[in-house]
Amino acid sequence: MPSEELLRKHPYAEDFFTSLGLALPPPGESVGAYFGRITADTLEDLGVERHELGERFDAFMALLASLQEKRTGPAIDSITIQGGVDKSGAAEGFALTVAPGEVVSIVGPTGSGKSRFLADIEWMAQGDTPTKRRVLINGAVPDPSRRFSLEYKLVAQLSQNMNFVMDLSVEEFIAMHAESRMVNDVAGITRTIIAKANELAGEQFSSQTPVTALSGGQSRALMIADTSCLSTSPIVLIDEIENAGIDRKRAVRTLVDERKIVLMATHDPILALMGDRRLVFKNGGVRAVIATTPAERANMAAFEEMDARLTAVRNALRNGEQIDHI
Ligand SMILES: Nc1ncnc2c1ncn2[C@@H]1O[C@H](COP(=O)(O)OP(=O)(O)OP(=O)(O)O)[C@@H](O)[C@H]1O
Repeated sequence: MPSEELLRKHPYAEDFFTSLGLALPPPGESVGAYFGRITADTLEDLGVERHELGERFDAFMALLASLQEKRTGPAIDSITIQGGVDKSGAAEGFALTVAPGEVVSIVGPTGSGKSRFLADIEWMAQGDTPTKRRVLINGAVPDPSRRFSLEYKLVAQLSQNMNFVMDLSVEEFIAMHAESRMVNDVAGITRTIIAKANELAGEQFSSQTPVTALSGGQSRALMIADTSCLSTSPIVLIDEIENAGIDRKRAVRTLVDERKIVLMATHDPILALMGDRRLVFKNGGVRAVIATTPAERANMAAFEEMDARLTAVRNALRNGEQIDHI
């Protein structure tokens, strides 16, 4: 049920009270108290019984809740991946449950099955992919209508390549998306997304930059900011954001702050250690599930320092400088 606070902000709320012949309840007053102090004379003028007001209000709140549910789907408390078989047919023998706000890293050599694992989740595999894995939502097999729903997706995927084919400015592109999501303050959310994307992108861009002119890093930054603010998908899959010209750590944090479930295939040690747990892949199967230890986390500072030094060298090379001292 939406709270009364949410209700007040809802564009239909005023229409509802107007339809009863009433103004919106004053801020801070509960709807029950508001209805309670309507005089018998007013009720007579309006032609309603006092109890009817409450009933109509309950029906209206239920309608809002069902509209909300249609748009976002029921809340997700967890996703569980049950192991299947590796490329040789050997059982993986693991089950992993991940909650909102958690990050799971996916590591392993090239060709070991990381992308396949993400694809299984995107597809909500039910033993019907080569890996025979199964994916549960809130501990149960997802409803087939959810699995294949186009209206809202359980899973948003951020991949290495972003290609825009439309001739729109960044602002028009994001505003179009916000409108399709029926958000109330399209201009406000558009500004927020562009600002967030610029925090993530190595190079700044403006709201008027055409999307087709964005660099790879800028478009990924825009997609991450857009996913964190506008996507209703509770699960975000990331296939390698290293070398993407964006602040990788901040990008992941942006998603965690929005309570997304983040599963991220990566070869980047800093990103891998950002995960609460990491899945180690070999020969198409999960070989180990390792919880990141406090000692590993403590090493992050050292890795970040190394990373910053390498980035400085990379930038110096790009700028045509000589690398004769380190
Ligand atoms: N358990 C499995 N059973 C059968 N085939 C599998 C299995 N796991 C992965 N594969 C297949 O193996 C190939 C390589 O896997 P994948 O592309 O997922 O590797 P990767 O770890 O993402 O590699 P890279 O790091 O190079 O992107 C793919 O064709 C994939 O479909």
